[in-house]
Amino acid sequence: MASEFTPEELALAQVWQNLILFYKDTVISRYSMIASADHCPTCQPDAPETAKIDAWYMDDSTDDQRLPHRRNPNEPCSLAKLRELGVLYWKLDADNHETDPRLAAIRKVYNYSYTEIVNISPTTLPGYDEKIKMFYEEHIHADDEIRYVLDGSGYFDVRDFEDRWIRIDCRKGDLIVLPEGIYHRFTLDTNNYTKAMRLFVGAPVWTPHNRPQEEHPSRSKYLDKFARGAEAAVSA
Ligand SMILES: CSCCC(=O)/C(O)=C/O
Ligand SMILES: [Fe+2]
Ligand code: NI
Repeated sequence: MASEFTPEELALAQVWQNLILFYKDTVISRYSMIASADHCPTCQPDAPETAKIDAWYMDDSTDDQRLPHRRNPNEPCSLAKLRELGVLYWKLDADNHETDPRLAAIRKVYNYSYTEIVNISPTTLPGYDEKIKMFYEEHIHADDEIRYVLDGSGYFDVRDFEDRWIRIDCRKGDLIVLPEGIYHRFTLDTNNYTKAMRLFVGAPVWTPHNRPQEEHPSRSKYLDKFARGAEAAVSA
């Protein structure tokens, strides 16, 4: 049976359909996510003024990576500074993570649909030596890195815009988000034990892209989003 529409009308209908799908997938879903995050007071990351987080600029020693590597005298790094780098932080109730309404709300508004738990210690992590080495290679990811320490402790190191290492002491109850494209690494401390929840939007991709990654789209996206603001503040 011949179509009652001309080829031009069918092509036009296809264009409209694609436009509507694009609008639905990008504009509506993006803005409904932002709106719900904005309207969820309990989901807000901890405020720099009140958060109890310990972070510091690292020394240049090549001693055991699991040592604190503080400078002498210590040079602390504030959560406000970490925020400028795009790092988010919450202190949550790790003992009750399975029923914690705050974690549930954060997962909902940020769409962290996937979770798994890793036990990092010499006796519990398969391929321990290789994984520990891989975690400590400076790298980026093509997605945010979202980690919630349920027990034990460890260090996440992030680079600032002057290429200095900042060490973040992550302990039980700390939920941290490292933005897509930030150079970072992870190590256990001398307690040799971290139990962490790894969260992800959708199906997880853990691939690390080791430095240098200056041409990687996620690196450019990161610099556009965060470094430009820092440059503007310096030149103002
Ligand atoms: C504390 S979770 C283990 C470290 C990890 O998953 C990672 O991606 C480090 O960069
Ligand atoms: Fe990573
Ligand atoms: Ni990482």
